[in-house]
Amino acid sequence: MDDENLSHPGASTRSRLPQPGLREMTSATTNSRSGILPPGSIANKVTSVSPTRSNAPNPTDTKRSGSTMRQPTSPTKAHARGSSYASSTMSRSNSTATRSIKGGFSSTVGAGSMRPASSMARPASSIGTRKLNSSSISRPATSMDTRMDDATGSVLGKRKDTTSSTAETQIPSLTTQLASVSLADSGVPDVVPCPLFKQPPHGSHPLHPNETCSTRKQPTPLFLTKNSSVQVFNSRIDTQWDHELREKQMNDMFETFMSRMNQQGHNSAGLKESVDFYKTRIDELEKTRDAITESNTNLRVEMEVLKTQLITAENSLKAVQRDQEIAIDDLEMRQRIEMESIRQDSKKDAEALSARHQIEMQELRRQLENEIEDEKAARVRELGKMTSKNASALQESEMELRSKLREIDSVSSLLESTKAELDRERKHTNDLRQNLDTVSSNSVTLESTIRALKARIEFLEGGREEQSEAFERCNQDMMDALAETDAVKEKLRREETLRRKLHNQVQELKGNIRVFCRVRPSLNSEPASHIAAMQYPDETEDAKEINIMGLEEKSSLGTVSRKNNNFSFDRVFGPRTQNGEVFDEISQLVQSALDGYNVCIFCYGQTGSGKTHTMSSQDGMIPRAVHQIYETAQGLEEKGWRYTMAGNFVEVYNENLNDLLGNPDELDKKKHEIRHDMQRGKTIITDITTVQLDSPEMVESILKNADANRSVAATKANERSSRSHSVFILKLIGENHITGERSEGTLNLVDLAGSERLSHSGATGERLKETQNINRSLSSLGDVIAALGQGKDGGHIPYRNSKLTYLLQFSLGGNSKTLMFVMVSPLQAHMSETLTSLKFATKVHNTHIGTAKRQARVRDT
Ligand SMILES: Nc1ncnc2c1ncn2[C@@H]1O[C@H](COP(=O)(O)OP(=O)(O)OP(=O)(O)O)[C@@H](O)[C@H]1O
Repeated sequence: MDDENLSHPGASTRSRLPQPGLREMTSATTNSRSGILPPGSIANKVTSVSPTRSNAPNPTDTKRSGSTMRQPTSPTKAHARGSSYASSTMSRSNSTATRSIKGGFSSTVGAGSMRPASSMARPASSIGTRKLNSSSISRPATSMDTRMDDATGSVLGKRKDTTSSTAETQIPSLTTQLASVSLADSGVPDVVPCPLFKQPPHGSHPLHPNETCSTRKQPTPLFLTKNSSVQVFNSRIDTQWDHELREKQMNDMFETFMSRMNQQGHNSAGLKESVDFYKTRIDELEKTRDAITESNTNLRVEMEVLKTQLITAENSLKAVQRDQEIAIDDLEMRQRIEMESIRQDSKKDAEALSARHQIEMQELRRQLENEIEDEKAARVRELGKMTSKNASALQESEMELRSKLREIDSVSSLLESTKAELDRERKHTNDLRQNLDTVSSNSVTLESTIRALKARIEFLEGGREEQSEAFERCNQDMMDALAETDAVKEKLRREETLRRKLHNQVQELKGNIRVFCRVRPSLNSEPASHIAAMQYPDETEDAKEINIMGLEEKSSLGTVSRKNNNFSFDRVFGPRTQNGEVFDEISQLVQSALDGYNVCIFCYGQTGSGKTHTMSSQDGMIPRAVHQIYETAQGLEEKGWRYTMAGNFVEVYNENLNDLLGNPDELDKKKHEIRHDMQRGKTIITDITTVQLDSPEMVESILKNADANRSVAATKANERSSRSHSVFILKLIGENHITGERSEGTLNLVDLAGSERLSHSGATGERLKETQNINRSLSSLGDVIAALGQGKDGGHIPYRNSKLTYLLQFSLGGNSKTLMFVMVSPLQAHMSETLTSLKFATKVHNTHIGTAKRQARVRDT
């Protein structure tokens, strides 16, 4: 063999290929896929073998190949072993080949014996090359994938079919392939020693005598084919005939051929083993298929059983359902019957009950009717009695009313007579004064007379008797004059007491709560167009009415009209009224305070309506009252009265009491408490500055101080005077050293905070607090007055609802005289607030407060 053949890639490829084939087979044992693969791939490879690959390996090559491959160690390497059998079974093949030779050359080289030998060689190469072609491997994998994807019985069946069909088709295909392989493919060398071919074929060079077949390279290989080899042989016989040489050559050739045949035999044995192996695999696969078929059948049977069970279960379920439906129907039927019977029973019961109820009702109705009749009769009797009683009570009331009217008439007449008497008394007093003057002048005269008499005594020392008589007469005259003076003084005191009594009677008749209305004039800064129309219908007479004219309104008919708001009070002061005139009206109340009454005068009205001007301006009520008190007190001194006056000026701000005469820095900080002495009817404020008013000028300084304090506070909280109530408290204590009488009166002059309707909306913080407190205290004042107006003895008066009413507890109500000034701004813009104020004042005006009591007592001596 030449080196070229030894190094032929085909040989080495073949020797290597069983390894992948082994792997394939290994996987085939675990994966039935491999049972299908090899035959198909072999078939493919056999058909795809190129004629150029016909340089089959020589025996040496085959041996080499076999030596490299004979390591089959396990049944899983059966494929590799199959190809290695070519060498391992060499001796057996030889015997087979020998047997074939004995059958004659023609039979040996004939189609029947030659074909298997060459065919046997093919699978070895086919197996070797098959592994190079990856596509041949992938096909079974695809078919296996298909099998693996479908694990159902049908797929299994399909697989089985495929397997069996593949196995069936592969074997004949292999046989066919083996049969169709040419001798050239079986590995017959290209160079053939040609003792028989002394004569070259037609067109070739004749063989040189020294030239051997082995040394001569034929331009084209001579193939001993079925059709051509005998012709060539015959032709060569004709041209060259040398028996010995030919025999030798023939023997050589025969030996060569035999070795080739042996080789082919080996290959054939390998192939047979492969076939056996595949058959075994097919058997295994068939067994597997049978097992699968069996399991499939079992599964089908199971499925059938399950289906049957399912159908049975469904049937039983249906039966149960049917039974249940029947049971439900029965139950419903029974329930309906029961319901019907219950309904019937209950209907009967209800009928019986209603019948019983009706009887009971009738009985009850009868009873009730009887009772009602009895009650009615009793009530009628009672009503008769009540009517008669009422008639008598009415009669009595009428009589009482008449007597009261008579009393009033008599009081009026008494008042008139008292007034007349007062006038007479005044006149008498004047007379007495004149008498007193006369007596005084008489006494002066008497004194001069005494002096004259003394001189005369001196002169008449000689005539003593005469002188002493004259002296006695003079003395008697003097004593008479003094007695007369005492009598006149006593009468004067009695008259003063009577005057007080009459004065307070007059005040009481005027009412213990009076309301004055005052309209302030328009200011220079206020144009006339801004001034509301107001009328004073009885200005020249009683001056008690005020008519607030509304804005002009045009009706749909075109008539212009104005809404009139008429109000009537104890006195109405128009804008032209001066403080002096106003004070004249209240001076009587100041006198009452001196006489021992609690008097409260307060100004109520919106901001800018003139409260402060009326109350505490320089000629306001406070200074005038104090002046009047001084004058009166001085006048009363000669009647035995000595008065002490103490003043406090406080402010109620945010329900806190502030001392307006104290330290301004302590405003809103220092706490003052109000305490009431219920027995003595006195109010005490703790830690308050009390100023003894020794002179009228003191009042002015007090007012200045208070104003200064308030203005200091006003820098902290805006418009302080409008947002707080100020109360000037004047305590008047009078003692009559002659009669021993003592009186304690209080005059409260109150300037209230602005009464304008204060809305909580929009107000926040301090402003909201102020607003709430002002609203609360003003409504409390109204509540107290309303409660006082109800006049129930011992009825609850809500003084404690605000600091202001609590402070004025003893100056509002039964033991006091109250005067309210309702202040009116003339501005049209303030009209709404003006009307609200006037309505409030009307309520107060309609309130009747009980008789005031004088706090006077006779001093214990
Ligand atoms: N009768 C009057 N004659 C002349 N001027 C008056 C009269 N009444 C009030 N005024 C003037 O009107 C203005 C507002 O009056 P005043 O300050 O007394 O109102 P007020 O209601 O007390 O206000 P506030 O409550 O804010 O203190 C003042 O300038 C005052 O001088």
